[in-house]
Amino acid sequence: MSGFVLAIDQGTTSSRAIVFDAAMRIVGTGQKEFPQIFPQSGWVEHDPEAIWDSVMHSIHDALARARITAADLAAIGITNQRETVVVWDRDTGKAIHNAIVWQDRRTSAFCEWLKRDGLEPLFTEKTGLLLDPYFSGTKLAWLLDEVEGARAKAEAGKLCFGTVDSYLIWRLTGAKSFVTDATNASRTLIFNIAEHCWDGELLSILKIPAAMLPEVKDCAADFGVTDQAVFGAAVPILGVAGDQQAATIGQACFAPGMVKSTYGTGCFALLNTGADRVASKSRLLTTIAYRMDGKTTFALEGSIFIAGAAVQWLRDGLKVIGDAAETGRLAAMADPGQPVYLVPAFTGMGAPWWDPEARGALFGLTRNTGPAEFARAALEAVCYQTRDLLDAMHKDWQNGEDEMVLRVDGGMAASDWTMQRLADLLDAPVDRPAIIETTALGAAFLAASRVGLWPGMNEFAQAWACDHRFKPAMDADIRADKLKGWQDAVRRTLTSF
Ligand SMILES: Nc1ncnc2c1ncn2[C@@H]1O[C@H](COP(=O)(O)OP(=O)(O)O)[C@@H](O)[C@H]1O
Ligand SMILES: O=P(O)(O)OC[C@H](O)CO
Repeated sequence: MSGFVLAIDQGTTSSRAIVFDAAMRIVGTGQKEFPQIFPQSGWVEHDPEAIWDSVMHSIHDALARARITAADLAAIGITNQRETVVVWDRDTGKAIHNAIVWQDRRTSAFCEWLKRDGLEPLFTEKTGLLLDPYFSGTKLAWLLDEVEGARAKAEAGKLCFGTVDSYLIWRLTGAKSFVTDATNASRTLIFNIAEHCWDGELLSILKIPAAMLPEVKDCAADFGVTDQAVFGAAVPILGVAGDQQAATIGQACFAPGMVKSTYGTGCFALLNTGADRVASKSRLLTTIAYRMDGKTTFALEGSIFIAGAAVQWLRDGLKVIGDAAETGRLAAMADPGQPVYLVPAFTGMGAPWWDPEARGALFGLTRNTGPAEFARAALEAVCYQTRDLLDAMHKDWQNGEDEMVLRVDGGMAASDWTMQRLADLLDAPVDRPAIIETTALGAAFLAASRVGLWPGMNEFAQAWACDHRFKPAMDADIRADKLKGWQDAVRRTLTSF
């Protein structure tokens, strides 16, 4: 058997492809950004063709750098930005509209209307989610309402709905496989995570025809085989998970109580709760961490919409930095006597606040405030928000006396300053792994272990290696002061203040 596995990581701002060898080493990578489309304030779209092109481009580069061809691949794993909605024509394969991205807020009023009808508890009980425009269901309903003829075609079984994984698999397999995995399904607002099926009652509330939904599989399963004409070889797709769940797997957070946080465009913390479907009292999400061999492992999730995106705003919006890594150097030089807070609610506030109408705010500016204080405020905002999530997790789920250790990854985890400040503000250790590409690693693990190229979960977990442990070193009084200042800033930013 050929000894390579390909992970496709289709993210919000770029697509990546990574080739791993049989020893779990990265031997080739490719990455391609694609345009973000902002048709109106609060709307975010992607062109599905641009997503597809960026994926194929990345795969081509990764294979070339690994000096192999598609025929050398034993299996493919796919991981993807979650919740983003694509609807395409079953006969032509053409999308009927741009993809509506997870960040898009266009269904905010519809969600409010559903809430006013008292429907949130029903959605939460069945899906573990909340009525927020973040999730796929209301975006799909919007497309069926707004694209001419869409609902009739969907009812006639002529349209397919998918998250990005389904769309890519459909195209990679030459329209032979219409599937998704349990983790992606669990983000749609129409999938019943207790009964493990699309939920008829929720579908009828949102007027979504069941005929347009993909089959839901375990994360390690047979998702189809790539089409020779499209891909250059027939390779089985054997692993699929939403990107945050794939990072949970890549971080080997397999035991209940283990928690990871990924710092990319946004930040997503997942706490493994094992077979327990914990209902949050703190407005966290109950979601599927992974499903293997017919058994679901659940997680509590805290989702923050803006993390690295605040650094991008400093670079591209304010233009006070030239590149992301400068923020750490600047933050280290910031005046400790000037407490400046940035609440980065650029697209509303996620967990645990869920305020889609809130907008970003800066507090504590003086004549002496400069780029260094802005940089520190942007990086600290990510740490404070993580603290809010972990505090909420502690309220929802007790893990005996065990000390909590946070495993981190994503682009921002490269910043030593941020990770040290995170440990300081959490008052808990923060572990950064040796392989920082944990999302792709998780997808590769699902596919490679299924094809027998890599070991199973236990050995994989033992192979997880720490690159650096950041230990808390901040004085307790200073921490308490800073946290108080943050809570005050958040209160003043929320629309209910
Ligand atoms: N050294 C750094 N310090 C702070 N932020 C960083 C650093 N390196 C990257 N970032 C931020 O991390 C994000 C990129 O992370 P990545 O995991 O690639 O995101 P995504 O998958 O969401 O596109 C960007 O928003 C960037 O601003
Ligand atoms: O593409 P990322 O890494 O920003 O992740 C996006 C999340 O999956 C949204 O829920």
